[in-house]
Amino acid sequence: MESSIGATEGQERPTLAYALLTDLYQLTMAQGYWACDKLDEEACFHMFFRETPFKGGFAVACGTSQLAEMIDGFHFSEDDLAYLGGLDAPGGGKLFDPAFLDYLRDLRLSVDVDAVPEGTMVFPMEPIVRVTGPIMQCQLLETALLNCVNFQTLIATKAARVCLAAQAPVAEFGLRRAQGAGGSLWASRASIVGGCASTSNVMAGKMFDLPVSGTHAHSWVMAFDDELTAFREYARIFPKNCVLLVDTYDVKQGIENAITVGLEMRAAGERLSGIRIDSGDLAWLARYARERLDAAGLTDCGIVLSNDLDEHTIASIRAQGAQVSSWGVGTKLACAYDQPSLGGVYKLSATRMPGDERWTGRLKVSEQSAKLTLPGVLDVRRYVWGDGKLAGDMVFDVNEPVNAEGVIIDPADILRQKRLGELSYRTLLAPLARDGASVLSAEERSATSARERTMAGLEELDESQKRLLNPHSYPVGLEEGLWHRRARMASDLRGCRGVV
Ligand SMILES: Nc1ncnc2c1ncn2[C@@H]1O[C@H](COP(=O)(O)OP(=O)(O)OP(=O)(O)O)[C@@H](O)[C@H]1O
Ligand SMILES: O=P(O)(O)OC[C@H]1O[C@H](OP(=O)(O)OP(=O)(O)O)[C@H](O)[C@@H]1O
Ligand SMILES: O=C(O)c1cccnc1
Repeated sequence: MESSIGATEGQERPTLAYALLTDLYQLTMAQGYWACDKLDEEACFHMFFRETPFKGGFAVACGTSQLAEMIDGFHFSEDDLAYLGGLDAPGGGKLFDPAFLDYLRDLRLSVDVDAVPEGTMVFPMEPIVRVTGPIMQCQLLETALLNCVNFQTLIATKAARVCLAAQAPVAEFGLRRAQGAGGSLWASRASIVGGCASTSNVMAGKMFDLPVSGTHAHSWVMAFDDELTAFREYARIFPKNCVLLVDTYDVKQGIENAITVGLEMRAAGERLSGIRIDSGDLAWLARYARERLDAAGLTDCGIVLSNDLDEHTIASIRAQGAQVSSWGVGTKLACAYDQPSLGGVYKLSATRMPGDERWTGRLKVSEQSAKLTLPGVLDVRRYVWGDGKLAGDMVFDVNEPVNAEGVIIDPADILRQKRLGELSYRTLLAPLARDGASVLSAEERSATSARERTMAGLEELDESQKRLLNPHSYPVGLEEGLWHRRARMASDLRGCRGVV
């Protein structure tokens, strides 16, 4: 089935050709590599970010399931090639050489991709995705890879923050305000990965096998002559799924009407699941509603709150003593309202000539040491204390020895060091694609399985790393030898003395 928005999980395989989901310069560079005989030169790129989003202490990796689909769906269709063939060069003539377009027609990816599984806690300056293979192919994947991993990691992280604050099920309600159809679908999926219990987005539910849920809108109440009739009708039609929205006209009266219907449902052997409050002072109204519901004997009727919520308003409302059974969170989650983008980058870090065994580390040096890239073919060791909490992460070169004491050094500050050698560790990057084809199982692509990893990952963090305000930063360092190799390379490239 041809899809214009995204691809599906499960049996339906993607047929969307993702090759043109790229910046033009990737394709012109590709023609350059083809023209100067670099097709057999290999490269290693890493994707990483430099700062955790939302001034938080962690991020939740997400987006690699879509990346796997992009890799499997990567090819240039005849239509794509005709489009590229028609592009004019600004100075005259055609932009692309027809012989290069013929080459693209038969191009099949042969890259290897390794990535942290979705739902893994990730931190600044550590590789989340590693791509190795012919340099031109690595380059052709850059833009689409960043597009899906940056966006979905951002939303999954926001969802995790909202869910940590809520400490009760959160339904994602963002579709109507999300960034277009495609953005909404992946935002809904990422929200589930980050910890949401359900989404209101039905297409995302079908495509990604996500739990869906919903209540009703104010228009339902307004469509009847009075609120009580509207509530009774809703309860009659959906006795097993009845949450009544009580703030269309007057919240206090709405609560009384809901109580009337709740008692009628009870008499008929049914249960009013909850009421939803969507305006006003949500903490005060939730406390008031709880008292009234309890006084009427409807102690099993829950309270759902919604209206422009995020992790901060939720934390505040809970601190004011509201007992909330679930939350509906839309705009500020699906649009990552306070930080609309994660600044993840994809940097060349090693190259290898045809026939060579060894990789040569590559480094980009800019004016600030904080912007130095990471040379080598890298992975991450995650060290764990005896009590199961995380101790710190070591970024290391897989082709170099790791110092026996497990010393890590902050990438930007040689004075910040840790010794982790005594502790047990696990390695984070796992195969995502081999020889240009995804190797992820259905379970590894599942959003709900990723949500379990998110829950387990959050358990491993210290409370101080999860707090909303000024969280403690999690230690990530370069393996000692890697730190010094990088410093020497930077000095050599800039002709400086000493270390950076
Ligand atoms: N007790 C509370 N503590 C902190 N924030 C709250 C509390 N009650 C509501 N809020 C938040 O305050 C904001 C109130 O916004 P606003 O004034 O637009 O709501 P409203 O009065 O219900 O109007 P509207 O009907 O337009 O939504 C929302 O973001 C809401 O989540
Ligand atoms: O507030 P959000 O977190 O985005 O959650 C989704 C909102 O969408 C609906 O109302 P909508 O905003 O469409 O209209 P209303 O505010 O007039 O009810 C719903 O009642 C929520 O308030
Ligand atoms: O089901 C709901 O209550 C809902 C869905 C989308 C947006 N606002 C509310």
